Amino acid sequence: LMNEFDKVTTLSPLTAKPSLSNEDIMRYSRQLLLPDLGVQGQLKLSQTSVLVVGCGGLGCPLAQYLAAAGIGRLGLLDYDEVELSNLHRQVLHGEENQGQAKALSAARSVKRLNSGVECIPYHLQLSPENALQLVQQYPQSCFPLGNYGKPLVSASALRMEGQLTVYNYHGGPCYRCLYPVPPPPETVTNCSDGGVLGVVPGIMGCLQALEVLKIASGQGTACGQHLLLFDAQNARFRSIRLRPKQPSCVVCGEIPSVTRLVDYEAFCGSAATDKCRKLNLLSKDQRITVQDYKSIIDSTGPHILLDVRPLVEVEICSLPSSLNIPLSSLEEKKSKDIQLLQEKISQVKQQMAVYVVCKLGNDSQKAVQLLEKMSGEEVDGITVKDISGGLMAWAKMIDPSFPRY
Ligand SMILES: Nc1ncnc2c1ncn2[C@@H]1O[C@H](COP(=O)(O)OP(=O)(O)OP(=O)(O)O)[C@@H](O)[C@H]1O
Ligand SMILES: [Zn+2]
Repeated sequence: LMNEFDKVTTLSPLTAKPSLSNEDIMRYSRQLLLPDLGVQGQLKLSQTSVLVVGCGGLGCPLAQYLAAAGIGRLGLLDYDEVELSNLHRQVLHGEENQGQAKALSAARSVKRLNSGVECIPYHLQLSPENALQLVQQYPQSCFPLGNYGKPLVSASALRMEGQLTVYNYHGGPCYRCLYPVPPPPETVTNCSDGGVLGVVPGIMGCLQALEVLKIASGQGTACGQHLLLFDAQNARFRSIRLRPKQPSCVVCGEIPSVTRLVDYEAFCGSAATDKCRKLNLLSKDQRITVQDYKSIIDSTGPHILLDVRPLVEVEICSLPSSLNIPLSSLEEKKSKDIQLLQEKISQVKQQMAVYVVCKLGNDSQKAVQLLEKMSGEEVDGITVKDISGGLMAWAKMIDPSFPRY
């Protein structure tokens, strides 16, 4: 392992192996027997360097299978540290690695599997400043950077669905050909919001490894202009044809206008390190702190605690005597839920205070706005306030025994 794993250093070119050693022959014997791979394919793998961007749910199985198959050099990049909630899907890390840099933890794990693979951990965030220098050193890179003449094997997984595409492969489209404009940042969901069954990114990461191994060993890929969709719920795969390389593409087209790297975070309006975007939708007098709420409980002031999280989250944990109406029901104005709220309000008529809570304090603000718009009709004349920072702030500041997730 390199010591300076928080820097991009210049790597010496991989030395080409003239032949396989007896140990190599034994270790790789089961794949050497494949006519599609063979000795020539194996030697090509040993001369290939791959940069894996993100040592998370996809990157872990990807790096694991590339290392096992005998890839020559593996760059492992991640700015983050291992957390307990990562372990169900980020299978290169163990309990004892909590708090350690993921890049380093992954590299150690990969080394244990195959000491013949040169592993280079990078504990840093991929950015326009370092990306080009990094990518230039790796023929196969797994992230979207337009057309740098290198195939990009890209995958994603969320909830019970996965996707995979290969960009920049043999005249196929680049990332920008297919996605000329980024999606609005608020429409992007991550695993900590949407949830994911660990094996789904596991499967997608393995598929990425498969495509990388086929490309590296000279067999090529059939995913160059195709999007592979995995429906984990129904155990089905589908492949859809994508549009070809666009002559008008700003990156790889006939007259490219993007000639240097774009600040992707500015372009997309959200940062890679944003684990949760903190919304600020309300005025100061529409919000209370968790400490304020604690004193309200202690003084046994009559009020309603409205928890607007989805039911699955309420089942994980909740504060006693909270009323659960998910934000989605409020948005759809589901009449039976609103009725329930009205009934509750009529019970505490003398002090119609409703405190709204969610996990982190974003959805609760949206709910306060919604309820205020509603008052005058369904929920007349009540005070609605948001509990800032939500239940995770409650767990942190007030009750350390409250579960965090
Ligand atoms: N620009 C970047 N540079 C370096 N690493 C990145 C970058 N963007 C994402 N990552 C890393 O990629 C990995 C993605 O993993 P995965 O999708 O499983 O986790 P996640 O959705 O970020 O997880 P959670 O929110 O549950 O912690 C993470 O470890 C993250 O730190
Ligand atoms: Zn393009």
